Amino acid sequence: MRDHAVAARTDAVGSDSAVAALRAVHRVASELRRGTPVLIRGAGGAVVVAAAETVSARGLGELATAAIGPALLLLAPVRAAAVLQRPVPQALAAANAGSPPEMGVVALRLPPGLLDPAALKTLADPTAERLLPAEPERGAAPPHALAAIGLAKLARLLPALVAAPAAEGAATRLNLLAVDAADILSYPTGAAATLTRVAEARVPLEDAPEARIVAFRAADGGIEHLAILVGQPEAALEAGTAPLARIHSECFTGDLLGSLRCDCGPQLRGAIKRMAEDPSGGVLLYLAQEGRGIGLVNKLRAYALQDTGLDTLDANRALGYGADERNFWVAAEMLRAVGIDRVRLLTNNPDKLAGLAACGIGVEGREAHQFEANGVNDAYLETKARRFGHLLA
Ligand SMILES: Nc1nc2c(ncn2[C@@H]2O[C@H](COP(=O)(O)OP(=O)(O)OP(=O)(O)O)[C@@H](O)[C@H]2O)c(=O)[nH]1
Ligand SMILES: [Zn+2]
Repeated sequence: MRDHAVAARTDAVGSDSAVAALRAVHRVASELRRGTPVLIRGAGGAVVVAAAETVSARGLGELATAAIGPALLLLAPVRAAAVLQRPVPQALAAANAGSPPEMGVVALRLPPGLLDPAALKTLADPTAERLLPAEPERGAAPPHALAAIGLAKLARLLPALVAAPAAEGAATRLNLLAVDAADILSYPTGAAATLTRVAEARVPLEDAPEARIVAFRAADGGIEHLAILVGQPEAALEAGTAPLARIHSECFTGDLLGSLRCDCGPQLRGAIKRMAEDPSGGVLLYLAQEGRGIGLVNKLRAYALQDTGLDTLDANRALGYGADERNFWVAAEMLRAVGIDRVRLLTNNPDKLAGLAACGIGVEGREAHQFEANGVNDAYLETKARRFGHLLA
């Protein structure tokens, strides 16, 4: 009986191998955060990598022991151009066909003097006080370079890694964790597919007395996402009206502290209020995708760069990230799980409309979700309209 329950549960969250793949990726991401090297394997061989931001002298020693070739520094093209102090021709950046240029990777040869934790941090971080005077040469990208950059992003670290070719056996010999490159690349959709409801409760809110919070967890062991149901959106849908929906990415500074740098606080409270006033109610998805998916620490770095004159989009790129690193699978899966497959979306962002529709949710309308500039976020809002194509009311 007990075995049967366990089997049913495994079925519900995905096959054993899919869950094992998610856990493997989550584990190696944690290793990178701790400064420990990991092995990425797949067609073309194996590569041992460590995050430039966190790697310790001990980690570099382990990497050197596992390596069977010279160490390279992997950087996103925009960061590589800054380090080299000249543009990086697109042909040298190994990106997937059709992907935007900031999604590629450039490999730089590392002279022995730069194989040191402090030097690597400086090379990785555009907010560091100075660039190193030495100008590294470019090398050929090792196998799985894009997957390595993707892994650093999943770990919410600067996408900059030391990498060296390695024998697969090195992982066992040196007690390093290993992961398949393909599992890193399929992680975002794989994790979304395993989301399950883990807790729910009625939580009356100041602006919405009739509200419920449903928590969702993926099988990787990562942070939970929340759905806030206001009123009875499921009943409205059954009666034929698509309820309001808002995809809100977590913003610690704006949502909790009332930061004036963005418009997230007013958008969060405003969406809940709007849903409470609507006869069909609504659902707000509160997603653990801080900083458009780059994480809080990198968002603070992006803010520091914005204080030197970059806008919100170029600051992300200077860090080696894309302008917006989010995907909409999580949102679509959560909506389906609460029984809502058609919505009227509160947003100004055309990518959210297209992204949600591409994930199979019927987007039956858009309602503008704009709030007055506050004197601090004016340039931020202007950039969203000009460079992200935000729709105005
Ligand atoms: N990287 C980065 N993230 C930011 C910055 N300012 C705000 N954010 C994040 O942006 C996310 C909020 O974006 P959304 O509210 O979804 O806004 P949007 O994509 O403009 O779309 P709509 O508000 O729906 O029109 C939150 O995760 C914030 O933490 C910034 O300057 N840099
Ligand atoms: Zn914000």
